[in-house]
Amino acid sequence: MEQQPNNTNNQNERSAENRPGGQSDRNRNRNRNRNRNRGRDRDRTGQPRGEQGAATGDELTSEPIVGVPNADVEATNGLPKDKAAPAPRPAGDQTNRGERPNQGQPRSNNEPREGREGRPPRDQQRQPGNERNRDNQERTSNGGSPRPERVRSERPERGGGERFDRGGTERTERPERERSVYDRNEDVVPERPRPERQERYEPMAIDRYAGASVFESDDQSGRSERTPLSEASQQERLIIGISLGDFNGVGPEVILKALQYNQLQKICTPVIYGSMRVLNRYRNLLNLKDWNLNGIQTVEQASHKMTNVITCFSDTIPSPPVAEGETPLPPQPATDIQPGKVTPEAGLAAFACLTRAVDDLKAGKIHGLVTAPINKHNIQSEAFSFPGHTEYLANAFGVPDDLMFMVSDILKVGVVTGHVPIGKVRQGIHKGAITQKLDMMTKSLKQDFGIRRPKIAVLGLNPHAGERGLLGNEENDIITPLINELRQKGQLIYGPFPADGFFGTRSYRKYDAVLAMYHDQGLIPFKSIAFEEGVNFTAGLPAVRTSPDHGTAYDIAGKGVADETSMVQAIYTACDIARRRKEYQELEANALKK
Ligand SMILES: NC(=O)c1ccc[n+]([C@@H]2O[C@H](COP(=O)([O-])OP(=O)(O)OC[C@H]3O[C@@H](n4cnc5c(N)ncnc54)[C@H](O)[C@@H]3O)[C@@H](O)[C@H]2O)c1
Ligand SMILES: N[C@H](C(=O)O)[C@H](O)COP(=O)(O)O
Repeated sequence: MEQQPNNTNNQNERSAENRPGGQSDRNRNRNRNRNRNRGRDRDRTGQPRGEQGAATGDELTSEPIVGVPNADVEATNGLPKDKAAPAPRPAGDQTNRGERPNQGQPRSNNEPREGREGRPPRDQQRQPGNERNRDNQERTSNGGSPRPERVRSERPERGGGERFDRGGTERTERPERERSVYDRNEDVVPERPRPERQERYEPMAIDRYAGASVFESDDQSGRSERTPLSEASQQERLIIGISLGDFNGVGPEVILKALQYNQLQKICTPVIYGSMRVLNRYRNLLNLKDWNLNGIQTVEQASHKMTNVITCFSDTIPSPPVAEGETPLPPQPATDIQPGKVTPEAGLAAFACLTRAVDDLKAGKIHGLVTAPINKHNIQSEAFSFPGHTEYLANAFGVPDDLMFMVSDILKVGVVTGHVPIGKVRQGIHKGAITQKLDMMTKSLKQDFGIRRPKIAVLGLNPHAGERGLLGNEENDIITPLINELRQKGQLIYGPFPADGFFGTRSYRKYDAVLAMYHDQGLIPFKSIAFEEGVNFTAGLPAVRTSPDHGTAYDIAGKGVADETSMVQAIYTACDIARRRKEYQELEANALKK
C-alpha cells in the first residue's frame, strides 16, 4: 500500500492539505485517475479495450506514430514483471535511513535491489520521516505546493530501468534497442563489499580552506528558515505556459502525462504552446483518448477547467493545384512525427512554440513558462543562435546575466559557467562572474524560495580545491579572497570546498544552495542525486521559467515509458516561485513606502 506522509499533527499542514489543490485533493485525484487508468484498458466484459476508446472530436487518428508499432505501445503501458517495485523492507530495518544499504556486505541475490546506487529503494524514500518527506512536510507547512506521491509500481525505471540497477549482482539483459545510450558496452561488474562509510569527511586541518572548516558552515544548525506563503497567494489562479520542445523527443509525452485528466488544474491553468495534431498523436499513443484538450487561438481564451493548446506552427501543407476534373490530393502533414529522430522540422517547430510562449510571457499574459526539452542542435538558426533556453531567455528579456539553477528539495546547484566548452571555463572564473552569480543565487533563494538568510557553499575549481596552490591557484587568488570579503559583509557564504568530497559526504544538506564553477561539476551530482524530481530554473530573469532537468531522451521517445515526475515538479515549482516572488516584491515595495 502507498505510504502517505504523517502530517496530521501540524495545523499549517492541515490547512495546506485542505485548500483547493491541496494534498487531500491531489490524493483523491490520483486515486480517481488510477482507477480510471485501470478501467480504461478494459471494457465492461473485462476484455482489453483496444482502439475503440471514446471519440473526442479532437481530430483523433488511430494510425501509429512513425516507427512505433502499436504492440510496443501496449507493452509499455503495464510494468514488466522484472521491473516491479521492490518489496518494502521491514519497518524496523534502519539500514537505509540516510546510509548506503548493505555496507560492507555482499548483496544477496534474493534481496530487493536499490533504485540507484547508494540510495534506499523508492518505497522507503517515501516513508514518513525520511529526508524527502520531511522536505515535503516542511514545504506544505511553509505554504508551498505539496508534491504528489507517485504510483511507483506503474512505471518502469527511467531510461528503461537497467541504468540504475548497477548495485545488483544479477542483471536482466534487455534487447539492444531498448537500452539507453549510456548502457551500451557496459560490463557486468559484481559489487564489491564496501568499507564502512563515515557520515562526515574528517578534515585533515580545519583551517586548510579559508572562510570555513572543511565541509561545514560555522553555524551547525543546518539550513535556513523559510518564510511561509500567505493563504491569499496560495489561492491565486496562475496561468502557466508550457512550450512543446522537440516533438520527436519525450517532451509531448511528459507534458500529457503530467496534465492528464486535468490533474493540475486546481493549482493553475495550463496552456500548451504546441500543436493539436502532434499532441493528439501522442495522446493516442498514450491511450489518453477519453481526455479532451481545448484548442484555443490566444491565451485569453483559455479555459480554467481544461488543458489548453495553442497551435504555433502549421500542421499541414496545402494540396498543390490540379487541372480541372482531377481530384486534388489531400493536404499533407507538414510535421512528420518521428520519435527518436533529429529532424530540422522538429527544430523549427520547437522554436515557433518557444517564441510564441515567450511573447506571452513578456507581455505578462502568463505567470510562468515551463519549457519541454529542445535539441540544442536542430533548433539553431539565424533567429536562435544560443546554447539553450537559458541564454535565449536572458537575451529575450535583455538581462546582462542569468543563473542556471538546478533545484530540488534536497539540493540546489547553480553554475558560474554554464553552457561553455570545458576549454573556456577558466576564462569565466573571475571575481566579477562569481560575485554576480552569488548575488543572483542569494536573491533568488530569498524571493523565489522564501529563505530569509541563505547559506551558500562555493566549490573550488581545481582538484582538492587547489591543495594550497599545488593543484591550481584559482582558489587562493580568486575564490577564497572573495568568500572572505563576502563573509565580512555578513553573508553566509562558505568554501571553497573540494567538489568530490563535498558531495560524497552529502555536505550539501547543510546549505541552502551550492555554487559550482562549471556545468558538469554541478550537474553531475545534481542529476545523480535528484534526476527524477529535479527542476531546471533560470534565475535572474524578470519572469519565471522552469523546465524538467532532462533532455529529449530520444532513446525512449515514443515508447510510452518516459517519466513525467520532473515535468510535474517543473510546473509546481513555476507556480510556487511565481507566488512567492509576487508576495516578496509586494512586501519589499510596502517596506520601502514606510
Ligand atoms: N532543457 C532542455 O531543453 C534540455 C536539457 C538537457 C538536454 N537537452 C538536449 O536533449 C538532448 C539529449 O540530451 P542527453 O542525452 O544528454 O540527456 P537526456 O536527459 O535527454 O537523456 C539522458 C538519459 O536519461 C534518460 N531520460 C531522460 N529523461 C527521461 C525521462 N523523462 N524518463 C525516463 N528517462 C529519461 C534518457 O533515456 C537517457 O538515457 C540533447 O540535444 C540536449 O541538448 C535539452
Ligand atoms: N544544462 C541543462 C541540463 O543539462 O539539464 C540544460 O541543458 C539546460 O538547457 P536550457 O538552457 O535549455 O534550459
